[in-house]
Amino acid sequence: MGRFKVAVIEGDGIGPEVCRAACEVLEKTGEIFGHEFEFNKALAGGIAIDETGECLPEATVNLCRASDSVLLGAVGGPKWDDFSGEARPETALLGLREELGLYANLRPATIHMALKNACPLKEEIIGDGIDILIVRELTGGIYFGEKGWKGSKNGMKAYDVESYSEAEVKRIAIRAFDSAMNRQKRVVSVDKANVMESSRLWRRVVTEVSHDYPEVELTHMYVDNAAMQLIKDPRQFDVMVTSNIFGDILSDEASMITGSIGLLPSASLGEGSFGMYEPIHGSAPDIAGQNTANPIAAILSSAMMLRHSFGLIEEARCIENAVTKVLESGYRTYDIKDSYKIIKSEEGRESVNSMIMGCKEMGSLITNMIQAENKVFANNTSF
Ligand SMILES: NC(=O)C1=CN([C@@H]2O[C@H](COP(=O)(O)OP(=O)(O)OC[C@H]3O[C@@H](n4cnc5c(N)ncnc54)[C@H](O)[C@@H]3O)[C@@H](O)[C@H]2O)C=CC1
Ligand SMILES: CC(C)CC(=O)C(=O)O
Ligand SMILES: [Mg+2]
Repeated sequence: MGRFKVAVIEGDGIGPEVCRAACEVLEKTGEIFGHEFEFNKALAGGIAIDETGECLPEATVNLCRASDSVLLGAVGGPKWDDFSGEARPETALLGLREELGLYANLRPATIHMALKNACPLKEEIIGDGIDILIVRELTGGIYFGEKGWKGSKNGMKAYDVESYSEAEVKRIAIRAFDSAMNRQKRVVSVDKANVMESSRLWRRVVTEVSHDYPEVELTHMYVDNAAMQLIKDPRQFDVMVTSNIFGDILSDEASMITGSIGLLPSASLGEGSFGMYEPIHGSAPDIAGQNTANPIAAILSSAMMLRHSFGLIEEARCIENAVTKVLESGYRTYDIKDSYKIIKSEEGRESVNSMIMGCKEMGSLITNMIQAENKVFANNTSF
């Protein structure tokens, strides 16, 4: 029996919808396994600008610090697109990651075999599935480098500086090699060392760290090639470790191999057990408020929270198994609807629509599956 304080930052767009589904799932899991989750909401992003005038109020950072973990939906949207860099909703997210020391972002891209048809790649490329862990550096690089605008003889010039220190690269490389030790023991370090000095330092430090992990095979790959190889042969990858911007881009690409960006969770971690858990997608303004978002990325992020922050492995698996079971049963959200084979009756009627769920309904299905699976477990153990 554990008591855990979870700060919930729903944010903007579909953030509130997917967070609600994840909280429902966490609550049910807690009820079954005897844990209590205390959810406390905080503002960040566009909604915080609207309500407080600041994208990241101090009260939000304080609440996160006083919590055991954070669940974050997404921030940003067209309403705030004309704001200056410092004032934008996205700055809140970068600020939270930095303030909370969350330098390691784990983004697992695993294909659910029930969704094979949602993958745009040929069946023979997917084979018996892909299982990639992208380890993205999260508090350094170009997103945090010097930036600005200045006059030049060719008009205004804007710049963003990519820089990495040895210490920053070392700690993320250690995280990647540690992860690989529990997986297939293969690390691909992705950089642009043929062009960028920061990547040359990156490559040197990752190579040095690899000497402490003789069982792990290390290869280096340029990011342009990595983007291509992900499509050509995603099964070659086990752990990919890379910089903030490259990891951001490659993980969106990897998500589509699994069928949709609405499926990929992430854990943002620092040194201790504290973490912030966020789907990799954004606020999806094009579908916000329509109850059509896929909540699975947020729900699987809550499973990562149980595993990484609270050490609740069985509970995390329970959520992951429920997601798999619901997908195997044929239920889909709109983004993955094409992955369900349309069944035609003899009269030619198609029955696929009945299986397409809204965000809320998908969350409830997964919650109910957790309940149902637990009953089966309880019945089995009583024999
Ligand atoms: N972690 C965060 O808070 C992030 C915030 N953003 C912000 O979000 C806003 C929109 O950015 P976009 O580039 O459009 O990226 P996005 O990830 O929000 O959306 C890209 C596409 O994927 C779809 N999509 C995303 N999540 C989905 C889900 N759960 N279910 C079904 N479909 C989903 C959207 O409908 C859209 O067509 C921007 O303001 C951006 O800065 C973007 C990425 C991450
Ligand atoms: C504000 C952005 C860096 C958010 C994003 O795209 C991400 O973390 O994936
Ligand atoms: Mg991104």
